Amino acid sequence: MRTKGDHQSGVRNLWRLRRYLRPYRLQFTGLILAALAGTAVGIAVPLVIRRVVDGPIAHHDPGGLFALGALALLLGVAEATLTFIRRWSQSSQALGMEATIRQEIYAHLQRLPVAFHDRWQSGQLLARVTADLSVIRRFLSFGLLFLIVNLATYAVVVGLLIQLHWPLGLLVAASSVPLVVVSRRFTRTYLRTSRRMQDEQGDLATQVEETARGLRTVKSFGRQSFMSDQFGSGADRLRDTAVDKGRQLAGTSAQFDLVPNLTLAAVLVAGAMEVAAGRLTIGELVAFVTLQLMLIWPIESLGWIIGNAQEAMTASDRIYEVLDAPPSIVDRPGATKAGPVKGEVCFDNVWFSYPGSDVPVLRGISLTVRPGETLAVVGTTGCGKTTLVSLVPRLYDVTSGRITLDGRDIRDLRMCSLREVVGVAFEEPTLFSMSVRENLALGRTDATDDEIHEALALAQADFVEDLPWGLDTRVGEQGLSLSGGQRQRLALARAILSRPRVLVLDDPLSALDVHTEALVEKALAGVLSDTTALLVVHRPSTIALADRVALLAGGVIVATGTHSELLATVPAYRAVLSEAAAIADAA
Ligand SMILES: Nc1ncnc2c1ncn2[C@@H]1O[C@H](COP(=O)(O)OP(=O)(O)OP(=O)(O)O)[C@@H](O)[C@H]1O
Repeated sequence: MRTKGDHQSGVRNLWRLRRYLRPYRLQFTGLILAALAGTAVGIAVPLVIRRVVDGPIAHHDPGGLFALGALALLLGVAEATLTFIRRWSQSSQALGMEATIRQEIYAHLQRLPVAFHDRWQSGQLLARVTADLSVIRRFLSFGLLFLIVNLATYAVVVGLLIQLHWPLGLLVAASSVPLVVVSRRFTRTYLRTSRRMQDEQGDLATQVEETARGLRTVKSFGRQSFMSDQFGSGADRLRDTAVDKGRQLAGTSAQFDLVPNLTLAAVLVAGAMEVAAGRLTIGELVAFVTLQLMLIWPIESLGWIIGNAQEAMTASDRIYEVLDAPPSIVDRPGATKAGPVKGEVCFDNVWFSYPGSDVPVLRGISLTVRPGETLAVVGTTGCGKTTLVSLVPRLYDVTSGRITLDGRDIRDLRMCSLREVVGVAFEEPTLFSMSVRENLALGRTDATDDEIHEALALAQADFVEDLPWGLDTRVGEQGLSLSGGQRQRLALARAILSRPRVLVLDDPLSALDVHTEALVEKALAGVLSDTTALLVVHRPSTIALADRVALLAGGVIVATGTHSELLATVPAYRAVLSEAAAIADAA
């Protein structure tokens, strides 16, 4: 059930959007003034008609008709001009605001920690920066304007009607009571339906996005019809909600249509009786009815405007759910640049649980990686290796304890500085729909072509030279036009290119064949000789790169030493390696 709180939060969040309107306040004020002036001119026309009927027509005075006719013509031209000005400038500020909010959400999404993106479906985010923003734009460019203009028109016209003939005027004013009752009932259900529809749109966008990304898996398992059925039921749900929403609007609009028409009929009957009794002139009745007709559109459009406002409220709720999410991993006050770094990385009694979970994934890790040393992290699957190395570039922050770089807590370093020092390459590399060069430049924007070629050579990624446009070849979305091994090598080149003092490599060679892996390892050995490196290792062959190995089990470091020491003295290490070797052989 929709609660009063939902409505209040919708109103509050919609009101918070006013700051985006501020840069356009002059245009917006001009727009409202043009709209109000256009309406005022429209209202003046029936008053001229009254003069025409009660003056020149009643007194058979064609001379008087000419002046009033010219005035009516002038009013017509003025109204048309003002309507043109309003329509011409109506959308520009709303579009400007939409673009500003969209950019702010995008920038905020980038500031938000990885943990936020772990929890949120990408389709829900996509729907917020597209569909929800469009709803808000529609409200700001049309709904809000017409709400102001229609309410002003209603107040002025009812005031004039009361002035023309107060009993009939009060009758028209009284018709607002059922309108208020209808709108209250409408808003009670529409807000909830509108929110449901926006959420379902987000769910559907997520499904499309996930299917597009996982199409190979879907096809290879022959599960197209299963996925289509799932999508179909989501689409049906959305359709049902949209139909429900449309029907609520239709029912309410019909009631909004009925009220002014019934009032008009009552006014015509009562007005004719008043004219017959001599308490109202024909001209006054014609002016009264013509003015009253001017209320029909503002009242009829009320359903649409209220609906639009409700949608804008739920859309702004959804947008502020993202904008209000705190970027929890940010520079601490007083954080400084890393400066020249030797590269000693120390885990000091580090505990870590994923946000929203009480179960610690890492439990009291204490470990020092000396400058220039390469440490391999080995352990069974799910023991926390990726989590451990993700803490070094602060993709997540430790729950307790600390990680230091040359003795300084990494949280005391500026994020940008830390990420210049720490280079990363993950097992599942992310490439963007950009050229190879642009993808590599994410590692270092000012890299020269020579440096890029050197990094490519080190990562054994010379295949780039054979791509149709070399470095300028655009790789498809997520790098899907490349093989898994090619993507991994590009990601490795990107990490090397930034010449980091600390390199974090999470099983970056897993998709390479044995021959290429050996070549990359040979080249990497040179890079690693003077770089501190944390290497998550699954394949025993990669351990050759490491000076020392840490064995992780259940989130605890159970042994550290050289490969041969552990092999000789730690049975659990032998077990992990033989299991890994068996998996590698099977692959
Ligand atoms: N984003 C996340 N949110 C919540 N829990 C997570 C998240 N990522 C990993 N975990 C959990 O943390 C534990 C450690 O995961 P992690 O990926 O660090 O293991 P791993 O040793 O690298 O595994 P693998 O060898 O299979 O890559 C697992 O139990 C996993 O379910």
